[in-house]
Amino acid sequence: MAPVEAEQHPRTALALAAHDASGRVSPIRISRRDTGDDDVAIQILYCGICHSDLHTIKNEWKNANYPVVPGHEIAGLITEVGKNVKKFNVGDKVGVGCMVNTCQSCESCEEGHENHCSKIIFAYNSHDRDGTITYGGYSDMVVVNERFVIRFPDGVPLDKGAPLLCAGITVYNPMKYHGLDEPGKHIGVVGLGGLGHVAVKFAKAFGMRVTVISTSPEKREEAMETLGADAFVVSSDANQMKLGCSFRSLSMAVKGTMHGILNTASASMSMYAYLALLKPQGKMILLGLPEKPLQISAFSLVTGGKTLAGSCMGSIRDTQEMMDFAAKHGLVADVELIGTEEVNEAMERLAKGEVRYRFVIDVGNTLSAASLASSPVPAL
Ligand SMILES: NC(=O)C1=CN([C@@H]2O[C@H](COP(=O)(O)OP(=O)(O)OC[C@H]3O[C@@H](n4cnc5c(N)ncnc54)[C@H](OP(=O)(O)O)[C@@H]3O)[C@@H](O)[C@H]2O)C=CC1
Ligand SMILES: O=C/C=C/c1ccc(O)c(O)c1
Repeated sequence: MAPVEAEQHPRTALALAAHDASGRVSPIRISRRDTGDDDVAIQILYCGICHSDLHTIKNEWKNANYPVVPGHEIAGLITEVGKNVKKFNVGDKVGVGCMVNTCQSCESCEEGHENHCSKIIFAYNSHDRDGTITYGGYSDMVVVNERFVIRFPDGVPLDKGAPLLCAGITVYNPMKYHGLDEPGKHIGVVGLGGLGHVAVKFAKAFGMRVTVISTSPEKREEAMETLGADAFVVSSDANQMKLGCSFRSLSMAVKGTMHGILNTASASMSMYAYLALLKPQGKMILLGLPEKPLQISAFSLVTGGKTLAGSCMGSIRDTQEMMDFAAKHGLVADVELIGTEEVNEAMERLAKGEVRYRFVIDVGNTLSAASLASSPVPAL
């Protein structure tokens, strides 16, 4: 697909783009479309770094359309509204998550589950309706159809709220649709990263019993004392887990006790030991999208009549509901705020699991012509 033509889209924006699979980004000047009748223009102030950004820029999913401008946890202020826009005004605090358009006419769209539309247009690395590739939130501004914009409720700060636009809805959605939002039920959270830590927070807000299953023993204290998890199981005895036939590394006390598990691991694993944590008829919901296939034995599911399901983001309606729920419960992400110049180091740390628990780029203060004045910024 041809890159954006300056003549077609004269408005330019500053951005960080990956040009190859090195996992690194660098400043670039991109084009953004003019604000259409149904669009809003947003000054981006913060953008979270999701592990999907890293999978994509490293081309782990084999679908990168370079240059890739990642970012789908976008928070900022409306600077312009198109003439048909009804929901928003200039100055509103808003967010944009993983999708920026869908067909709006298929069964999924009509049922309000547009996150399952086969013509979904993702916030970045996706073919837009005009044939260009979408660019995400590692940028100082974006233009989005108002239907795909979320209002930040009062009390939810833009920096700590930005990760809710992807991580938040991705964990809230399966809790809501799989009955894993009921007080007293026991839920497991595999992987204490960006998704996992907000999963613990939502589950506690729903009044559930929460066990974290983690490869990182050093996260135990914080998981239990700060995030409020009730139990913490270390799964880092990697040899045992890979063999897939031993529970010596897992606490026998939690075996067969969980109504559901949200699996947020970004890497492949043998599912055997994890599925054994479920009660009969329990549900394992896959959220992580590792590069390599998972290993699973039919016996793990058939015995006990267990369900293995997947869940992909959430609808716009559910995202707004999740944000309002977060506001009501004072629920925000734990973030490490970083500058534009720290993004490459952050990507390396994210790959090693060294973040507590979401990097958020301070776009508003660190991505400007002035801040990049020392080096020339190439244009696409
Ligand atoms: N389904 C959807 O709609 C969405 C999917 N995703 C996907 O979800 C995944 C998680 O994203 P995010 O939370 O941002 O990533 P993070 O890197 O923040 O967290 C992932 C966590 O997975 C755990 N982990 C890593 N390797 C392994 C392993 N080999 N075995 C078990 N656990 C492991 C680590 O937790 P610990 O140290 O506790 O073990 C790590 O912190 C990614 O694959 C991402 O692409 C993201 C957004 C939406
Ligand atoms: O971070 C969210 C990504 C979700 C996603 C789901 C499905 C798919 O094909 C993707 O490329 C991304």
